[in-house]
Parts: sequence; structure tokens; C-alpha cells
Amino acid sequence: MEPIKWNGKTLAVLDQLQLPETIEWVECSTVEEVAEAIEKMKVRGAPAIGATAAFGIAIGAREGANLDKKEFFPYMDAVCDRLAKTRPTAVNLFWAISRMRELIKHNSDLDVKQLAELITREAQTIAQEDVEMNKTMGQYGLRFIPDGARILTHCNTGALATAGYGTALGVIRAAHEANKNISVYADETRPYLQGARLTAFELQQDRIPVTVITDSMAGYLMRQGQVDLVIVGADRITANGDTANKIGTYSLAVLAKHHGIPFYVAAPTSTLDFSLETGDQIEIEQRSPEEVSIIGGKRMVPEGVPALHPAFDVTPHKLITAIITEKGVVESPDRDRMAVLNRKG
Ligand SMILES: CSC[C@H]1O[C@H](OP(=O)(O)O)[C@H](O)[C@@H]1O
Repeated sequence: MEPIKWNGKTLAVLDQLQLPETIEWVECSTVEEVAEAIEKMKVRGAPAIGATAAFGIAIGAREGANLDKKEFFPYMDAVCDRLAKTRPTAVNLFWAISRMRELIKHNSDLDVKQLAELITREAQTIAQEDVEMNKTMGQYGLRFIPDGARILTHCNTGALATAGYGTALGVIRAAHEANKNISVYADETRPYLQGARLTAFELQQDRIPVTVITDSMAGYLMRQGQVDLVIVGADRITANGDTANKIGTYSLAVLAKHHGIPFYVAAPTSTLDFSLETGDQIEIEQRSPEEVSIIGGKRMVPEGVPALHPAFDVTPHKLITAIITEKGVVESPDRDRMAVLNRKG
């Protein structure tokens, strides 16, 4: 079940805030509606918000198709700027926007309507490429998944977090499709509950054995010898392999290291950011504390008591066993080893 569907002129967004109880599609026909769907996390997941922003730019180009060219280019700049303001951590968002800006710049000789068509096709290509990258990544990750593996994963990195198939969940899917008899522990992943609500939903649909655990149970299971490996996604990976991912990932990596359990990151190369040397430079999104204090519409923290809500944390590369991408695997990632991924094409 993909998170977005292009309808030729508008973008249907599966409202992930309503899952798993309700499957509700929201029609986005303006740039602002797309931007708000990303900001409110109706659609979320690094590659998914990149693809969504690309279609938001396509909608913007169609809205601006009646402008003359000298107005069209600054108008499209403003469209890209608006979408770039939605969420700061996942580099896939900025990768998609930058790819669209380059496309517009290198095709400025076309008329506005031709440009709008070209931009729409590029958004569709970005989505199609993402699914293909995820399936390739799944195959690269297979060698790290022993038969019968008990896998712990965090957040949601499946079809709902991408244009389809998934990153870490893509590796899990590939292992299941290869009859490796795996089972999954899904961290519920407070406060948005991507694991409990979305990963469990996806794996149940695929008949992959899944058990939801609270985030605080991971160490207990590792100490009981119940976890064979951890695999997670990523929102931004810097030149030395430091990885930003959903809050709670760093704690998992420390626990995995302590227990001698392999810790894998699966992410397409659109998640790599070689402009940053280390994870200390990654901007961590600070979301509303109300998303922590209020659960299912019910206040759990007394009014007036503050709450923190960093939406991501950074796992140092030394805690990562391997980074799996569609261009291959980097084991024991560091700056020198990651450089192999920093090649165009
Ligand atoms: C395919 S990796 C998706 C990545 O994005 C998630 O964050 P959010 O749900 O806030 O968009 C989480 O960090 C996942 O690992």
C-alpha cells in the first residue's frame, strides 16, 4: 500500500495519522495542501516525503502554467522554498527539491506548459526509481539475514515510508520472499507510533510474523537472547556514516553494541548527505511537545508540565555494522569506506 497516488493533476495522500483503523485518502490539489500533509505527518518517511514534495512541485507547475516565463521561474522558486520548509531532517526532501530545481534550470528554453509536463514526469520517475532502489537494497541486504532470524526494527521504513516496498522493511520483505522464516519485533516508536500503527499494519498485510513491543522492551529482549539483529532506516547519513533516524534509534544501537548484536541501516543513496562531515551537523527536527503529551486525543501529561520532542537522533557510525544501499553495502562505515558511495551515476 503506497502512501501517495498521482491522479494526473492532483495527489492523493493516504492519511497515516488515521492508520491502522481507517484508510482515508486526502486529495491535495495545491502546493499548500501538499506542504501541510508533510508538516502534519499525514505522509511521512524520508523517501516518501521526497517523492511527495516532487509531486507538490508538479502541482505548483500546473498551477503556474498560465504565467509568462519571467514570472514562472521566481514562482517555482517560491514553490520549492515552501516545500523545503516543511521538515528539516530528512535529506531526501531536499534531494528531490534540488533535482527539480536543476531540471527547471536546465530546461528553461521550454515553454511553461512543456516545463509543467516535464516536471510531472520527473516526479513520477522519482517515485518509480525509489521502488526499484528499495527492491535492489532488499537483495543486497539478504546476506545479513540468517534463516529464522528474529529481527528488531524501529519506526516504519516500509511502503508507507517510501514510494513502495520499503528500506529496512524492504530487506525484511526480501528475506520473507526468500523463505528465510524470519520474525519481527516492531518497536512501537513513541510518540507517533509508526511501529505499532504502521509497521505492524504492513507486516500483517504481508503475513510476516510481527510482535509489537514498547520502546523500553528492546534491552530486555536483547538480554534474553531474543534478538538476532537490528535493522532500521535513515533520514540523513553524513560523509562518515553517522546516521540520523527516528528518535530511539541511537539507544537501540548502544544496546545492540553492548549485546554484540549486528546493527544495520538500510537507506537509498538519496539519503546520503556528503555535504556534512559528521552527524553533529544534522538539524534535528523539534516537533510540538503536545505530540508527546496527548495520545489519541487524551492528555497524558498534566497541563503546564513541559515535554520534549526531538523527532530524530544521530547514531555514530562506529555503532553501525553496515549501511545497505541500492549501490551496495558499506561494512564498518567510516569516512574512507563511505566515499565509494559518493560517486555520481
Ligand atoms: C524509509 S526510512 C523512513 C524514516 O523516516 C521516519 O521518520 P518520520 O516517520 O518522522 O518521517 C523514520 O526516521 C524512518 O526511519
